[in-house]
Amino acid sequence: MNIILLGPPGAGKGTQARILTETRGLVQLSTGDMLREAQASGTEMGKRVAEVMAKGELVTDEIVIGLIREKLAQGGQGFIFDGFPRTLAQADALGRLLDELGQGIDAAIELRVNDEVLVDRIVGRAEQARAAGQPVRADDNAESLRTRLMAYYKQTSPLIGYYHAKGLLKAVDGLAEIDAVAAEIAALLD
Ligand SMILES: Nc1ncnc2c1ncn2[C@@H]1O[C@H](COP(=O)(O)OP(=O)(O)O)[C@@H](O)[C@H]1O
Repeated sequence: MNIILLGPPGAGKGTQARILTETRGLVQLSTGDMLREAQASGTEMGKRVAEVMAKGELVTDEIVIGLIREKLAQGGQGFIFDGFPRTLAQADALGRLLDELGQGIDAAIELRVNDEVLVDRIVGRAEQARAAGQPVRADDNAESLRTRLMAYYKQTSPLIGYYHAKGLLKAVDGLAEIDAVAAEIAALLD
């Protein structure tokens, strides 16, 4: 089973993706995590994307599609795509890559939330990390957050119509408690 999680930054994609890895044995593919790893390991690509990410803009399709292609080439099946695709070009590329492997997408789950909650969640996440002496993401500040939200509405939200047209879209209430959201997703997938 291959599942896509859609929703703006702070909607809870990462949290629900982790739950799905535990409950269904799916492998989480988070392009955000892959890009942060590349940054931390100081690769050429990591250095190039650091600035773009800190601003809250999207990294080029070429780079993220390349990262996903590499992961899929390593084999296995049953993926949960978290933060990918984020543009129509990425969605088309994912469809083709899975097609080549004789696989498909089973569902695109949209986590529905409103912007005020997102800002509170992300600012809260940064404050918690700071208080615990943990590193704070360079893009968890008010200005980058505005850019991230804008990128979502402009570039990623068209994917809702894209997957709806394919009959794959399912929406859940992302404002509910974590366990309730997980239960709603589980019910949709069964
Ligand atoms: N599929 C993608 N396409 C382009 N850029 C991406 C993609 N995934 C992640 N990024 C980059 O990484 C940043 C962080 O993404 P992510 O960890 O998914 O966090 P969030 O969903 O909270 O914004 C994005 O703002 C963007 O710069």
